[in-house]
Amino acid sequence: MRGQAAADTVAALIPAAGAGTRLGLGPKAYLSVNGRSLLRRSIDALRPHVDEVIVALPAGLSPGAQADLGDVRVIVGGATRQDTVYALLQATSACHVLIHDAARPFLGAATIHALLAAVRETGAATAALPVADTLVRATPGGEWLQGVPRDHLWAVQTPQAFRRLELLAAHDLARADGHAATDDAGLLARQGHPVRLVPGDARLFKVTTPADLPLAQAVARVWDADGHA
Ligand SMILES: Nc1ccn([C@@H]2O[C@H](COP(=O)(O)OP(=O)(O)OP(=O)(O)O)[C@@H](O)[C@H]2O)c(=O)n1
Ligand SMILES: C[C@](O)(CO)[C@H](O)COP(=O)(O)O
Repeated sequence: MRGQAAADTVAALIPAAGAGTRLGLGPKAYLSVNGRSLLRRSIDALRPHVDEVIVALPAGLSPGAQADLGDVRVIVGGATRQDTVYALLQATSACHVLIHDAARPFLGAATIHALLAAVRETGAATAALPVADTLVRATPGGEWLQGVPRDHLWAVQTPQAFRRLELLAAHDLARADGHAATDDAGLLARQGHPVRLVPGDARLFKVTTPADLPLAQAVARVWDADGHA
């Protein structure tokens, strides 16, 4: 939908169409922690703050799995995360979009509020955390090559918030150039667009490898007991 953006509306776009290769348990959106799936947790966190939620799932998922999502629109994702987000952007006419990985299930309301305020000021914002560990560039074999100063380095999370038409234009340009990016903020930054870094949360980690699953189970118990969405 490239037409005029509906005034000040916000769509939450959730890429959930990955294969879960590094976790090794198949597509991970429907994996449950403390009785609720990663995807459901992301939807529940975003739903109260936006006008619509659209989820992209892997092709071939059963209609039953889609029906479980209730009032959420479902589309089929693409071969890469970038392709999936591009498809999600075509599926809404909202003025602003909040893009959030289904694989980051612990998303607090304060982070959403901060991102929505920032995007109205700057047009692009992402949750991110200052890097706390020592950093090193290594050889392909895992030998220490050179330390990397960590001053001013942040680890980028999601959600990321944008004016939809500006992000769509950045995606179009990346596709025309054959440019692949690991996130959406990078596509706008590459064009010189300012991107505001909004302090995220350590609990917003991405469930990526097997070690992340017991961590997510433990966080989920405390998260739910604290009454978060
Ligand atoms: N073609 C793709 C690839 C990824 N994603 C989504 O992008 C988010 C971040 O991706 P990642 O953690 O890499 O998930 P997977 O791609 O599933 O994992 P892997 O790379 O290990 O296969 C996830 O919510 C994932 O579902 C997507 O919607 N479409
Ligand atoms: C978008 C993202 O979560 C920001 O950190 C990250 O780049 C996704 O990377 P992945 O390799 O697709 O998991």
